Amino acid sequence: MDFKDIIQDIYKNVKAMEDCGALPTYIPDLAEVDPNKFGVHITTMDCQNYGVGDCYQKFSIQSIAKVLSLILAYKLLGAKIWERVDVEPSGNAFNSLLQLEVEKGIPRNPFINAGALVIADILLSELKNPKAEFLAFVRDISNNEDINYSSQIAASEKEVGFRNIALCNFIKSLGNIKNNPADVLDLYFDICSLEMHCKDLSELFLFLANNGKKITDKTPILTETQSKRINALMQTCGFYDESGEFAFRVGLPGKSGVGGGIIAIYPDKYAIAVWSPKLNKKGNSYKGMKFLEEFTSVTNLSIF
Ligand SMILES: NC(=O)CC[C@H](N)C(=O)O
Repeated sequence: MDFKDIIQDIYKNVKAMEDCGALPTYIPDLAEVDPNKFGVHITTMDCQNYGVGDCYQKFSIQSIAKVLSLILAYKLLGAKIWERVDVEPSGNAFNSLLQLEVEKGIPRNPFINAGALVIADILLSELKNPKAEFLAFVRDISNNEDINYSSQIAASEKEVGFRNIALCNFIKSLGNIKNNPADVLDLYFDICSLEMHCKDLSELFLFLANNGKKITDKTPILTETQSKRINALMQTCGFYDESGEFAFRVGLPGKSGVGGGIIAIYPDKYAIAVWSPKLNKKGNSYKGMKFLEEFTSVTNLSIF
């Protein structure tokens, strides 16, 4: 299927729609982003690489990076990782503290903030220089040296990250954070501050459509089983308490971030990235979800 015309048409329609979302205000620098930015980029297994709009402008990928930190921790610890973090949808907001007390500090899944903090703690324990090694890992997956953290965004979030500070200390008190909470939070904020554009994202994530192997030289990043499990988690937990809605409307494994980005994967076929900064009430890109809903409906390419 040639995606170019389809993407152009849907892009035009969705761009013209009213945007019922709002910029996130709890991270001061994200509230300064131009709300009208809108980009889409697809990379396919049959080598199509096509984008429209602001698809070459970098943005803060925020929680999309939680997939990458999980993958690195999974490579380092293997299945033991599931002793520290569960694999169930939370049905609660991404930054909720609610379930932790009853569930004794084991976060519901690695994509809510509580889970991603435990993953950051694992990276801190397992790596000598976690910040540099995580970045090198991300660059290596996509053969792209032009991926960096934003120290400005990380500092902006750190200044007001009271909920994450509370979460991290609470999990520490329950015994599931092994390192100093301040160090875990520093690494977590850096991970969330990664910047990429839609083309970077769709190229990087294509390995999850390829059973966990790099497209270029077929090096395994993950085993086939591990890759299947990451896609399953993206499907069931990638959009927090809107994961059911995303499966219902779009029907692909995916992950969102409060920077307004979404990555979605169709195994064996493609990875597609969308960026539109205004978010719906659940913290997912309003137009990003609209675009992907149209895209999988028009192409009839969803996994269901
Ligand atoms: N959903 C998100 O993208 C949240 C990530 C953000 N850094 C936070 O911790 O709140």
